[in-house]
Order: sequence, then C-alpha cells, then structure tokens
Amino acid sequence: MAGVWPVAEIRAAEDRVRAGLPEGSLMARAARAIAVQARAMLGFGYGARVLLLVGSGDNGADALYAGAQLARRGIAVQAVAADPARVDGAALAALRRAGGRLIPLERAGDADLIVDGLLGIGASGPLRGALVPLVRHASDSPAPVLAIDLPSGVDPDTGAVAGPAVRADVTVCMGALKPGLLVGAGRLHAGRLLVVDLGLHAELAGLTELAQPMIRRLDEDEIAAALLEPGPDDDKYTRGVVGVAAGSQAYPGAAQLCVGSARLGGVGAVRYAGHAAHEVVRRWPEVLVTETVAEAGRVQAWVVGPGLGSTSDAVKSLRGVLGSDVPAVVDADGLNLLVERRQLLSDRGAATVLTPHDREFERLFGPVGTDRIAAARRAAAESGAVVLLKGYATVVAEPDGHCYLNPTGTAALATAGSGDVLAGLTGSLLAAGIQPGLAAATAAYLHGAAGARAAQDGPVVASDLLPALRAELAALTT
Ligand SMILES: NC(=O)C1=CN([C@@H]2O[C@H](COP(=O)(O)OP(=O)(O)OC[C@H]3O[C@@H](n4cnc5c(N)ncnc54)[C@H](O)[C@@H]3O)[C@@H](O)[C@H]2O)[C@@H](O)CC1
Ligand SMILES: [K+]
Repeated sequence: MAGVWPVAEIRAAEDRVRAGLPEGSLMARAARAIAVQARAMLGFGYGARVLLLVGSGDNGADALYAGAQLARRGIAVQAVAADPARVDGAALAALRRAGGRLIPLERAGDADLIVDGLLGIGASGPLRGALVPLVRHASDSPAPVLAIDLPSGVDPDTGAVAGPAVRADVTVCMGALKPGLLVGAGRLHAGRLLVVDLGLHAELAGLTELAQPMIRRLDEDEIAAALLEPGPDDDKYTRGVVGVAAGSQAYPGAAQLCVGSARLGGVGAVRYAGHAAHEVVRRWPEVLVTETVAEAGRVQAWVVGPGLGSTSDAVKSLRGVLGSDVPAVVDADGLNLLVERRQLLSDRGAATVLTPHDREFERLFGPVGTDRIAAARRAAAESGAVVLLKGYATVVAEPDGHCYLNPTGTAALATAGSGDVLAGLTGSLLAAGIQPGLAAATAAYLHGAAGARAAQDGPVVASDLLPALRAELAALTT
C-alpha cells in the first residue's frame, strides 16, 4: 500500500528522522539514489555528459552531491544555477572537488542527461525569475530528464502546473509520495516514479496516528485482494445482483455498455430496467430485463444514469434507484438530473457513489479548480457520497476525507461510452459486497488498466474495453 502525503506532513516526518541521524546523512542517501538512477538512464559511464539544473534550496544541493558522485565515475558534469550566489556552498565544493564545474547557461554543451534540481517540496507558485530559462533549456534539449523529488514547476500538493514546468522521464521521489506526482498535470510531468526510502514512513504513520493514510494509491496486489472470488457455496444470489437503470430509446448503446461491464465485476446476475431492454437482451442474453426500476426485483446495488436522458421516465428511474435501500452509482444523465433534485441524495440511507467528469462536477458542486483532491473531498463531504472525479488521474474521495489516487489510465479512455463502462463496473463491485470507496477506486483502476491494455492494439472505442476488462481481471485473479 502506498500512502501519499501532503508536504507539511513529509516535512514534519523528515525533521524527526533527521534529528536522529548524523548531519547530512539523509541528503547523502538521496544523492546516492539519484546518482544510481542517473547512471541507469545513461546506460554508459565514462565520457557521458550530465547537466545539473541547480536551485537555491536542498533540491539543488541534492543535485550537486549526486553530480559529485557521477563526476567521480568519469562522467562530465556541468551545473547551471538559477542564482549562482545562492547555491549550497558545501555541495558545490563537493562537486568541484570531484571535477564538476559550475557554468553559465550560455556555455552549457550538449548533454546525455539533464538532472532537474531546481525545486522540490519548497516550491510555491509558478516558476519565477532565472528558473524559467533553465526549464526552457531542458524542454528544448533532446536529452532525457531525471527530476529530483518533483519536476520543477509542478505544485507538490496539487499537481497543478501554472506555467513552464519540467517534463521528466523519471522522477526520483524522496522519502514518500506527494500528491502532486500522482494527480492533475503533475502526473504527466513526473514520468516514471521511483521512491527512495529515507525511513519516513514509520514517522508519517506515527505522526498522523491513522490506521490508513488519508490519501492512498492502490497497487495491483491490493486490487487483486479487493476482488472477491466466488466460493464453492456461492450461488448467483449470494454473489450479488446488480441492477442497471441506463439507456433509453435514443441511447440504447449506453445500456449495452453499462450492462456489459456490470456483468464482469463478480456478481451472480445483472438486472436491467429501462427502455433499451430489447437491445440489452439481444446483446447480453444472460441479463434479466424489465421496463421499470419498480418491477426489477431485488438487487444489492444499482447503477443509474448513463444514456438515461431527461424525460419523466428518466426521473422516475432515478427516484426509484435513490429511493431504494441499497448502494447506488449515479453517472452521466443521472448526475445532471440530480442538480435540481439534491434532496434525493440527502434522503438516502445507503451509500452513493457519484462519478462526474469536470463539467458534471461543476454543475453539482461548482468549479473543480486546480486542486482536484480538495475539490473531490469538498464534494464528498457536502453530498455525503463517495465522489469519483474522472480525469487523467482519477480521484476518489470518501465523505470523511479519505482519498484514492488512481495510478492506471490512458488518454485513450477519453472516448464516447467509456464512462458507461466505468459506471457499470463500479455498480457490480458494489453489489458484490466491496465497500463503496474501495469499489470506486477498484473500478477506476481496472477501467484504466483495461484502457491501457486495449490501446496496445490500436485506437480504443468503448466496446473494446469489455474484452480488455475480462483480460485484466483474469490477469489479476489467476
Ligand atoms: N529535508 C530533508 O531532510 C531532505 C530534503 N531533500 C531535498 O530537499 C528538498 C526541499 O528543499 P528546500 O526546502 O530547500 O526547498 P526547495 O529546494 O524545493 O526550494 C526552495 C527554494 O526555492 C525558492 N522557490 C520556491 N518556489 C519558487 C518558485 N516558484 N520560483 C522560483 N523559486 C522558488 C525558495 O525561495 C527557496 O529558496 C526536497 O524536495 C528534496 O529534494 C532531500 O535531500 C532528502 C532530505
Ligand atoms: K526538481
């Protein structure tokens, strides 16, 4: 399990760990890890050329100490400083002793690797002053980029990028994951993530005295563990039945896609209620169909909304689902109908999962803004529902503030019908008995992984996600 920690908590944990160690040893550990990764990226040693971009804080000092280690191995190391008068003196002396040089940007030659040591967790606001041309230099260079702790220009807590920012191939993250590496534009800028163990995690757990970190990123093993496998005593009812109230005469495809994925989340059966019953049963003969939610019979969770439209029948379906005493996923048209009917949420006894994209979110809760985690948390607290805020990195927030940041996904998932598949899958995981926040996070993970899998074979349309989901589930559970 990977905890993700706000900068203030990481700093507090670092201070405690540092207090119990000899001076400089944390930074030495950081520098070693950076140098090892730099050499791995170079693929060769002697004669390679490395350019360090050096800021005025400890991020810059990390770069200089790592550069010193590289220079000792015969690598030609040049350093350019944002402000030469404010670089860490001891770190610069170490680089010079090892044969590295501080030069003005104009004299920087071609490099085989650029190390971004401009800003780490001390960053605040958009890049200022001399940092901007240095970041431009990195963007214009064909050399791969290793970012120390965080790509400079990315907000450590939110991932927001408000101006020029480093695009890293690899980010060597110090001690603990920061939200900015996993969410918003920051995720795109971070590239591949490696976390260096600085002994912070015990301190972080102790500081917060929480059973679970407030923000988490689930890994493959946790997803596999969340998926409940049927036992020998299970039948179709004990495994859970999911109800789908989606699609309409105008949008029968949304019903087919939503039901298509609802079949895959480990339930024993799927019930469909709506005006696309004919199309659903033609595509998926195993599904039990009715015209209305009231006629559908017992289910353990509902999905309502995809392709539902805004007719009086659509409103009836929404009321029927939210009036039930089982967990429900509300997506797409269901969310739009909720805007004028917020009472339906506050009257609920059972759990609700809302799955908005940004525009749907804005209609219900106001603008998302640059802090996607804070936005999802605010909406969850306000609505009492689990809020799954879709995006390149999907955020799932629970009403008490616990969050999951989804690590999977691909831009290829921004395609019509993709959300219908996500909603159906979330509903079936709920019906199978998984807790709402975990069900939403698991669905986002599987959906993202299925998208990436499907994208390997070419352009992705939503129907492709169904076989890819099956393959993903098989890979996880066998
Ligand atoms: N504290 C520790 O024990 C450790 C810290 N480490 C490194 O230290 C880093 C944090 O160091 P610092 O706290 O010195 O902070 P940073 O090195 O991130 O930068 C702080 C400096 O940048 C300037 N700055 C902030 N935002 C700016 C902006 N938008 N434009 C231009 N300048 C800006 C500030 O005025 C300040 O001088 C971590 O990210 C990590 O790389 C590691 O060495 C591991 C150990
Ligand atoms: K950096």
